[in-house]
Amino acid sequence: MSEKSNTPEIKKGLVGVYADVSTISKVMPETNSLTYGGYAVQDLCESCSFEEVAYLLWHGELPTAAQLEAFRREEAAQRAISPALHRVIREFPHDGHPMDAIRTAVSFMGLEDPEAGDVSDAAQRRKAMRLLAKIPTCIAAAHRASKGLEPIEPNPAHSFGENFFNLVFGKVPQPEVLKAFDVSLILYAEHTFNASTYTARLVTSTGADIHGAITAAIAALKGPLHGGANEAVMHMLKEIGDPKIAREWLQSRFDHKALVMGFGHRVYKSGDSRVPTMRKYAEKMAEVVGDRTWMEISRILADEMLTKKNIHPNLDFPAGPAYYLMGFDIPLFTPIFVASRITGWAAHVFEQGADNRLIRPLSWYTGPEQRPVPALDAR
Ligand SMILES: CC(=O)SCCNC(=O)CCNC(=O)[C@H](O)C(C)(C)COP(=O)(O)OP(=O)(O)OC[C@H]1O[C@@H](n2cnc3c(N)ncnc32)[C@H](O)[C@@H]1OP(=O)(O)O
Ligand SMILES: O=C([O-])CC(=O)C(=O)O
Repeated sequence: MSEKSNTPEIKKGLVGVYADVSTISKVMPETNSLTYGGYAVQDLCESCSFEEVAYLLWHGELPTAAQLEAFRREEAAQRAISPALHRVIREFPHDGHPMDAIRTAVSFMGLEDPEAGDVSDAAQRRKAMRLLAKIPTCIAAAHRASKGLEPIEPNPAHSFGENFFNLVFGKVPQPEVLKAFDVSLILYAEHTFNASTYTARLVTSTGADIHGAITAAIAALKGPLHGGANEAVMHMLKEIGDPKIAREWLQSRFDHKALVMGFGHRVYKSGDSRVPTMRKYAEKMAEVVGDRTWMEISRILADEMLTKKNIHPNLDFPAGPAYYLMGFDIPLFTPIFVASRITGWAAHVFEQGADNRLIRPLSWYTGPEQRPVPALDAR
């Protein structure tokens, strides 16, 4: 309490508040590092597939070869979506944002789920696997429908990454592109109590099921201050268009005190642990495509932001151009984040469910004092 006003200390934006314990991942801003289950994320990127990391997040340990094989088989077997959901997706407004489409599709899958209403840990885990498997099918079907194209059937022989490309484009790219995509999925998979993950935990804390938690998490991720920034970054790079005018463009943002998308972070203040790895793979994509424009503009913006504002890029900054160079349309960037972050969100749903207490903070009232209700004709 402050003595003067009696007002308790308000932690606006919950800045610096530890809301619970967690064993899933650890962000260490003092060393710009991040671990999942104790493993450095950059090591996981170099040594593991996205499926291995998904298993780690859900089980706390990396899988053995047999466990990985079983996990892969289970995910691959559940990729198909119902004819009813295909019909619903075809009816979506074609100019809607794919994040709204995937949010609605996940909500619809909650209605259809064979274990709807069962929030036991075992049921939540089976539902999470169904979501992991089906989300790419929904994203790609909605995307293709918006372009007047028929959906592509998932191929169970494909890895998670191969499947995503095949569902969107009808083909699987060269190994360098697949590796860069897999790395992006690993980097996006989990990040402690960020806004969307905390949303999922909050919904779970009421006893609601995982489809509700993930629907709400997708809504939170869409915002431009959170996951939506990867799309905003690419719009910004395209608006600049030419490295020669990048400095001048940035100065005009400073003059207008405007946000520069893909920069800043609530927890990391001296560099996002994931940026060097994602940048390395974005550079590889620029080499593969033979176009360094976006990486060159990015380099100038990052240098200027650091020199003039002491603000570092976050993961969305290199991920945006990486996805663009892989050939994805910009509105698919945040849905790709969903296809990855479902793993982290689900891990937090399991953890919250295992030791639950309803999340319900307090608000300090600053509105009018109590007063009588005037009659309608007296207002
Ligand atoms: C995967 C992810 O979700 S990563 C985040 C993706 N989001 C973005 O890239 C959007 C742009 N960034 C931002 O809006 C912010 O940096 C956030 C939302 C990520 C973090 O916000 P906060 O922790 O509240 O940072 P805060 O607002 O306190 O920033 C400190 C100062 O840096 C400035 N700042 C922070 N980020 C930026 C930015 N991207 N561009 C310009 N100035 C910025 C703020 O204006 C503030 O300045 P002030 O002290 O003069 O008011
Ligand atoms: O941690 C955050 O606040 C945002 C973020 O980087 C993420 O969710 O990956």
